[in-house]
Order: sequence, then structure tokens, then C-alpha cells
Amino acid sequence: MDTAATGIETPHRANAAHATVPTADPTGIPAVRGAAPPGVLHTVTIDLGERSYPILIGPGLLDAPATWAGLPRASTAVIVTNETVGPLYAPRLRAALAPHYGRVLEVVLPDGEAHKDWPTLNRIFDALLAEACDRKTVLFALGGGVIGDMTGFAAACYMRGVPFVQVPTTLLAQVDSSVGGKTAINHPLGKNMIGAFYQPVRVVCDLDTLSTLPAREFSAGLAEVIKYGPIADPAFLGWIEAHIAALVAREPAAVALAVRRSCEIKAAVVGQDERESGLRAILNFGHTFGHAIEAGLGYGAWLHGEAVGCGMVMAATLSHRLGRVSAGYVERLTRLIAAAGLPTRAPVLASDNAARYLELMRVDKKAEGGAIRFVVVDEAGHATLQAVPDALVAEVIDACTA
Ligand SMILES: NC(=O)c1ccc[n+]([C@@H]2O[C@H](COP(=O)([O-])OP(=O)(O)OC[C@H]3O[C@@H](n4cnc5c(N)ncnc54)[C@H](O)[C@@H]3O)[C@@H](O)[C@H]2O)c1
Ligand SMILES: O=C(O)C(=O)C[C@@H](O)[C@H](O)[C@H](O)COP(=O)(O)O
Ligand SMILES: [Zn+2]
Repeated sequence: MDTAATGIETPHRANAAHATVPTADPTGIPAVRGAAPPGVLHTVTIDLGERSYPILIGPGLLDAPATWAGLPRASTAVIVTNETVGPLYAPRLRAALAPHYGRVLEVVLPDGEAHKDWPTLNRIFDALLAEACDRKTVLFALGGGVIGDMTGFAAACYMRGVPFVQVPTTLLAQVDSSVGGKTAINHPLGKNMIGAFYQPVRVVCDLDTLSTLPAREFSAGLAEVIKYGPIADPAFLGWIEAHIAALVAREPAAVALAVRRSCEIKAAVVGQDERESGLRAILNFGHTFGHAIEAGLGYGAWLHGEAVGCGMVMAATLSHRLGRVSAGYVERLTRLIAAAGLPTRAPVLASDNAARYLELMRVDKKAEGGAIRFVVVDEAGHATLQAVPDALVAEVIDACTA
């Protein structure tokens, strides 16, 4: 069996193949109730040597001058955003950046996963070249994961690399996509297939921006928050279960803790395996099935977080069939995902449904020599990458399909 040890261990059990995550006290929500005063509540550092950077987390950060101090100096800043987020937040970001840059330009892209593609990416390059932006130009990704992934990829490519700052405005982007330097666009045959590892120089998570996020999008972000429990931190999973109503209601203290702990876990994993030679694959829990759902239904039909939520139910079911977790654990995770407002039954993609899922999953980036590899978990918060026979995967697809 093709396995890679990818569990996150406590320091005394750690070895070269295992990650360590700094311990937090996820069982105690800070006594803060209601909105916290503007400013940085938490700074999580992602430790990558000369490419290390801070993740600033707090309310009101867009307007706080300190947020924008100390960034690379340049004559031009370019805000890349979309037609939904731009009108809400670009004027404030523009005002905050104006004292630091000779000019602040804006590129406004169409909204949606369906636009995470070559033609839309090219609009960024067109604008940079039309404005004669030089190689010191700093890009600011203002939006959700789609804008972050595309702006990061544009930054990696433009003049072979310019600095960029992530300013995530969705829960999903604050807890996951803005951190770690995976940048990409989609291909009709597979999700995130064209891209680069390219780290931002700073991540700014202004928690206040989440107030304008539609409920469906907030739930999608909760899928990636939940993900960190099974793969790395059973105590955090228990905390999420206990506070799911507070999270869905967007209670500021609960949301701040969820963002902080998620970023801590992601930073610890990426800090040990930036380019996914092994350990980092655990962040793909639920994604092998989830990406098949996204590509199979057409990008944007299901949100990424919805597909990942359902994909985690499928991956937990697979873990159960492999004897890693009890049926009760699968039920527990399924209940939590449903309580977050996410679908738990997989959609039908074709009349030969399991075959279609398998076909889509064969192009997954974790596949090796034609064998699809899945992230499976145990109940102690260890995740493992494992090749699984098609017949067993097909059984799981049939069992999980609506
Ligand atoms: N790079 C990574 O490590 C990584 C990790 C997870 C997901 N992703 C990618 O991220 C993408 C999903 O990101 P997402 O869930 O943020 O989706 P998204 O970027 O499409 O944003 C969701 C929607 O919310 C809107 N929006 C954003 N901020 C808003 C705000 N504050 N108020 C109101 N509306 C707002 C957007 O315009 C969009 O319509 C997928 O493409 C996925 O593949 C990447
Ligand atoms: O950062 C990572 O590594 C992840 O896997 C995070 C995922 O949530 C994210 O959706 C990522 O884009 C998926 O990576 P991919 O390499 O399978 O495209
Ligand atoms: Zn994801």
C-alpha cells in the first residue's frame, strides 16, 4: 500500500515525517463578547526563512495605518479585486495605500469561480502592461480565494515575479486560501491545474469585512475551518462542535478564534512542507472528492467550500471503510458539516456516476502513476495519504450519493 506518514503529532512524538503544531487552548473562547476594538488581535507568522511573513488578524485593519507600514517600497500599487468586493472595500484600501505609493491603480475582474481562468488572468497582465507597471509594483489581492489565487499567480508571473499582499475578505480566504502560497487557475479538466507556489509578503485578515459576506459563502468558509480538526487537532474539532451556532451567527470572538487557530495550523503545516512533498497533502482532506464535484458540475455550481464539506463526508466514509474511524465518527463529522449549513450528500455527475467521479479524480495532483491517493484520517487527528482500489472508492461514492 502506498502511504505517506502525514499525521500531525505532539512534539514528543514528532519525527521527520510528522508536523508539529503549536498548542493553543482551543477549548476556551476569550471572554470578549460583541465587537472587539479595531486593531490586530493576533499575528501568526509563517516561517519560511527569507520568505517568512505575518498574517495579521483583527477588526478594522483596512483603515489602521500600521497595517500597511513596512511593505516593499514601489512607485505603484495595484489593487486586484472583483465587481462585488471592489465597490465595498477598494475605496478604503486605496485611501490606506495612497500615502505609501505614488499611484494606486485598480483592476476589477468579473466575479465567480467560472472566471478563474486564462482570459481573466490575462486581464491583469493587460492592465499591468498598459500602465507600464515596473518589476517593483506591489499587487494587493482584495477579495476571496478566487481573487487571491489569481492575483498570486499573476504576481508570480509578471516580469518573473513581483511582490503581492493578500487582503482576504471571505472566511474561506482568511482561514485557508490567503495563507501558504498556492496560486492557480482552473482548467476545464481539473481544478487549480495551472499555477505556482508563490508566497505573499503579508496577509491582512480584517474580520469586519466578513459582515457583508452572504450566509452561503460564510458556510463555505466553515468547511475549511472544520477540516483542520480531523487532520490536526481533535480538541479544535470539539471546540468547533461546541461553538458551531456561535460561528454560524458570526459572533466576533468565536470567529476570531476560528480564524486564528486555522491560520496557526496551516502556517505550521506549510512551514514544514511548503511545496507539498508530503505532509502538506493533509490540507487536501475532502478535496479529492470535492474537486471532482466542482469540475464535474461546472465551476461555480457548488461553492468550493460546499464541495469540500461533502468531500470530507466521503473521505471520512472512506476512512471508516479502511478501518481508521468508527461509524460514529463519520456521523459526528456529518452532523457538524450539516450544522455549518453545508451539503452532506454527493451530487450525481453522470449516469455512470462512480466511473465519472473516478475519471475526474485521476487528474488530481496527488495521483501518482495513475493511482488516485486520498487523505484519510483517524480519530486522534492524524491524516495519511493513501492509494485506494477503485472498487472501494466506487462503493463509497455510491454510499454517499444523493
Ligand atoms: N490557495 C489555496 O490554498 C486555496 C485554499 C482554499 C481555496 N482556494 C480557492 O479559493 C476559491 C474559493 O474562495 P472563496 O470561497 O473565497 O470564493 P470567492 O473568491 O468566489 O468569493 C466568494 C463570493 O463572495 C464574494 N465576496 C468576497 N468577499 C466578500 C465580502 N466581504 N462581502 C460580500 N461579498 C464578498 C465574492 O465576490 C464571491 O462572489 C476556490 O477557487 C478555491 O479553489 C485556494
Ligand atoms: O494549501 C493547501 O495545500 C491546500 O490544499 C488547501 C486547500 O484548501 C485548497 O483548496 C488548495 O487550493 C487545494 O490544493 P490543490 O493543490 O489540490 O489544488
Ligand atoms: Zn480548499
